Amino acid sequence: MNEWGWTAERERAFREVAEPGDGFGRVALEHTHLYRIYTERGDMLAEVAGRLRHQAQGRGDYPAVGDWVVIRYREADNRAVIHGILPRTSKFSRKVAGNVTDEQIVAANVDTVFLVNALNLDFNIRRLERYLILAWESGANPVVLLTKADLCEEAERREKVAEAEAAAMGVPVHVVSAAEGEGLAELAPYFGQGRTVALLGSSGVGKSTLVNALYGDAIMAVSGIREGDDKGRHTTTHRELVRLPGGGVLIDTPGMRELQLWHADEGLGQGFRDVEELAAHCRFGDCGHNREPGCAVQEALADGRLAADRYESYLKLQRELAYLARKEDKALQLKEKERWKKIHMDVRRSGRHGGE
Ligand SMILES: Nc1nc2c(ncn2[C@@H]2O[C@H](COP(=O)(O)OP(=O)(O)OP(=O)(O)O)[C@@H](O)[C@H]2O)c(=O)[nH]1
Ligand SMILES: [Zn+2]
Repeated sequence: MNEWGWTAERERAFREVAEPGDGFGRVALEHTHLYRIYTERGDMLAEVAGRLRHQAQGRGDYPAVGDWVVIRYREADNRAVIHGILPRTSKFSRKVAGNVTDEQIVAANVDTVFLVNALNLDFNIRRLERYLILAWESGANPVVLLTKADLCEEAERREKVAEAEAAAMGVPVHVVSAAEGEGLAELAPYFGQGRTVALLGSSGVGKSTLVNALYGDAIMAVSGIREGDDKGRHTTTHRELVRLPGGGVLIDTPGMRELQLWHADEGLGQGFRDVEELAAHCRFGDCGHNREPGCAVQEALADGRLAADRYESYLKLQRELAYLARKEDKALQLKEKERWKKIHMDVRRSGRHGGE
C-alpha cells in the first residue's frame, strides 16, 4: 500500500489500535452511507461501524476522502466495516451548509496542495493570499501553480510571477501550460511514490486540463474498470482519489472547490508572516496599528517596506475571520441552549413519571 501513501508512521498508528485480523484502507470516494476504499485486497465498499457513528460528535469525525481507516473485512459480501480513522496529517475542511457550524472534511492526508491560478485575465493576488491561508491552516505544503502560460506575454508573465512570489513568501511558484505541456516536468517531484497532491483553485483556471495532462494517455488505466450505465454508454468509474501512472496520488474533490476561510487564525499568521513580524516590533503589545507611537506597521507602510494593498488585504481577512468566529460563537450558544432545553424537558418528563 506504500504507493497509496502508507508509511511507517501510519503503520505504527495502526498497530496501536488494530485488533487481530483488522486491515486498513484509504478512502477514495464518499457515497451517502458508503465509502469506496483501497485495501490490500483491492478496491471495495465499506460502511461505518455503529460504534464509530455513535461516538461521532460532528461530521469531522466521519471518514473523508484521503483518510486512512481501520477496517474489518466482511468475507460474506466482500465489503468492509470501518472501525476507526488513523490520525490525519493534514485536512481541508469546510463548514456544513446551514446554521450550525459543523466541520466537514473535504480532503485528508494531503502532502502538497497546488494553488492553481490562471495567468490570463483572472489572475488575482488577493485570492492567492486566501488560498495560502487555507493551505497553511490545513497542514499541507502549498505550491503555487500559474497556469495557461501560453495565454500570457513574456513580460507580463515575469511581472505576475514576481507578484506571486512576493505574496507566497518562500512557497515555490511554477508556471505551466497544460495546453502546450510546458512546465509539467517540474511538478514531478511532488508526485513521488505515495505522495498525495490536491488541487485548489476556482472554476476555469484549468484544473481538469492539468489533471488530464498529468495523467497523459494513461487516464483509462488509472480510472480502472469501465462500467456500462443503463443507457448503454461507457463511463469511467468515478474516484476522487487516484494514483497517477508515474507515481503519486491525486485528490480532486468537488468540496475542495467550495472551501472558505474558517478557523484560520494560524493560517493567517503564516500567510502574512511579514505583517505579523512587523507587528511584533510595535512598542505596545496590543497595538492597533493606527496612530499609536512606535508602531512598526505604520513605519513600514510609510517607508514602503509593506505595501498598502497587502496590509489592506490582511486587515480584510482578519475582519472576515473575526466575523466568522462571532457567527460560530452564536451558533454554539444556540446549540448549547437547545441542549439544555432538552435536558430540562427530559428531567421534567422523568419527574412526572416518577410521580405516577
Ligand atoms: N490556452 C490554454 N487554455 C487552457 C489551459 N488549461 C486549461 N485551458 C482551458 O481553460 C478552460 C477551463 O479549463 P478546465 O480545466 O476545465 O478548468 P477547471 O479549473 O477544471 O474548471 P472547473 O472544472 O470548473 O473547476 C478550458 O477551456 C481549457 O481548455 C492552458 O494551459 N492553456
Ligand atoms: Zn502597531
